[in-house]
Amino acid sequence: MNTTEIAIKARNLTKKFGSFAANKELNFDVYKGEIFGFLGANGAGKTTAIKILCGLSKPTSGEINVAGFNVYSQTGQIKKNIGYMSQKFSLYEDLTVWENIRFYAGIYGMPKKAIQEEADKLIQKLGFEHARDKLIGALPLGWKQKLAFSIAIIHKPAIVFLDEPTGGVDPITRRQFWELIYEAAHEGITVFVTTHYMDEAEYCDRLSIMVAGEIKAIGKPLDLINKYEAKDMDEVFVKLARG
Ligand SMILES: Nc1ncnc2c1ncn2[C@@H]1O[C@H](COP(=O)(O)OP(=O)(O)OP(=O)(O)O)[C@@H](O)[C@H]1O
Repeated sequence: MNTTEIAIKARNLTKKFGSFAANKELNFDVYKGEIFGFLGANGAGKTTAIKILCGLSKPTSGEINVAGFNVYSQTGQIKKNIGYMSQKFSLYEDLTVWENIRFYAGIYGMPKKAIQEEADKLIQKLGFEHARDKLIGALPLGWKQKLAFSIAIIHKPAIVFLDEPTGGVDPITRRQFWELIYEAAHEGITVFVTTHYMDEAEYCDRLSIMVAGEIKAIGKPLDLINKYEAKDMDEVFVKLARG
């Protein structure tokens, strides 16, 4: 992690739907190469904020920069410099492993030769040689999620957004998934991740915890545990959510 270089800067990020504010004056910085956990209960406003940070939705107000680009006026550049993956929106079940890689790498604008090279590396790294021509639908969920993550960073984006990437995946596969996340962060990719699993929250460099559209706490997992005199992140989360 490089704390002198800022990958995401949010100042007073506010998003309203009519008179309802789903995000209220959010303030945070995410550093280059950092694994930043974005926590909050269902409906806290995480997806609303992620959509803004990915350039898919405009904030109502606030100053927000992602990979050095402005979320109001430079959404095209933002989209070129990020990767995105979620449990809900993943790979095409009726395409093979290889076809999915080629499809997404094409969308990311990678040249044919680079797609071939990176696809081979990716398949080898995941140990998927035997599954290359298998339909995604035939693979176990954990494999799909590892593949989806690897594809989300195949174009070496500055930042990857992961919206509940490991939902429903068993603990061992989740751990393997996190090895991939660490590796990506080590290579300088900034990771912005939401999760409901508190063991995973503890793997993040820093976390923010949002309750009803507001960031209630932000810091390193251990610092938050100490500050809230809790035994683990689960307890911190519960204490904050109860107000
Ligand atoms: N387009 C919209 N119009 C009106 N209200 C919306 C819209 N999108 C989201 N909301 C509301 O904003 C609040 C935050 O929703 P959001 O999806 O950001 O929460 P979340 O933290 O991502 O929850 P989850 O973990 O369930 O995905 C919710 O009350 C939701 O109903």
